[in-house]
Amino acid sequence: MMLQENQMSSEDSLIALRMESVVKTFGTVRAVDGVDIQIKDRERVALLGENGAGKSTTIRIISGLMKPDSGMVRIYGHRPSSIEAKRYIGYLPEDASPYLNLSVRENLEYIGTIRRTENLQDRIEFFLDMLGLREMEKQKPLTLSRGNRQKLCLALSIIHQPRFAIMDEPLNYLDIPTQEKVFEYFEKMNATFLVSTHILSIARRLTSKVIILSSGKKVWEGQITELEELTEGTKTIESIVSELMKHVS
Ligand SMILES: Nc1ncnc2c1ncn2[C@@H]1O[C@H](COP(=O)(O)OP(=O)(O)OP(=O)(O)O)[C@@H](O)[C@H]1O
Repeated sequence: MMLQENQMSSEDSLIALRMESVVKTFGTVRAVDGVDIQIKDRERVALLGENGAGKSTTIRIISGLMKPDSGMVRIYGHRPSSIEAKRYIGYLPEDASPYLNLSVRENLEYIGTIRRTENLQDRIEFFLDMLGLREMEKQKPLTLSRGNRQKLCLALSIIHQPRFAIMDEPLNYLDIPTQEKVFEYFEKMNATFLVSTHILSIARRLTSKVIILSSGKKVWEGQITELEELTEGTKTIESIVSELMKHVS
């Protein structure tokens, strides 16, 4: 049976991300060098790698912000740049910025409306309270502290209850009490997660699986419990991950 672009086969509904042989070069740099990634629906995956390993480029390609030179990417069976894929995705870039000419509340209202958010007003009130932004709701983003701006960007990326949250360093700049609230909220979200981070404690709390990139290649993939076993009770998980990052095939 032929499926229309806006329909999903039962197999597609079980696979959030299918990425095959993806290559992206910048001049002579192979930022992403033949990467295959498959993420199941509701799976929570951390993307790890040294500076320049290709994490942000990979995430930008998956989110539909950047086209690969070659290879195939599908989000629940759809091309990342399609309207269908965009409905699934909640993307928080590393250098996220809200609309600078809109207030905190106006940003939430605008993005929430564009993303066709159900119960938008309730969602706005919820995030203003949860993230401690209520006192600042009339302020423009440039008058906020870096951390409060990050809180707003985080809320904007998940206001529409995305089925697939793709996040580059989501807890950057957040104070510890807010980090705890965000951890709790993410735990309750019924969503697939792909999170790029340098902080292993964040990967361990937010995800159950790890993919390690090095020089644009996938060099390791496995459960966090497997990483913990590799420590043999003597090494730190950070030292194990550092070793794995050096293994370029
Ligand atoms: N727009 C661009 N133009 C040229 N080179 C780029 C561009 N974006 C990324 N690169 C290069 O591609 C490689 C991968 O960069 P990327 O930002 O994906 O790495 P990363 O793993 O996210 O690094 P970090 O942990 O430092 O954020 C690097 O060598 C980087 O210099």
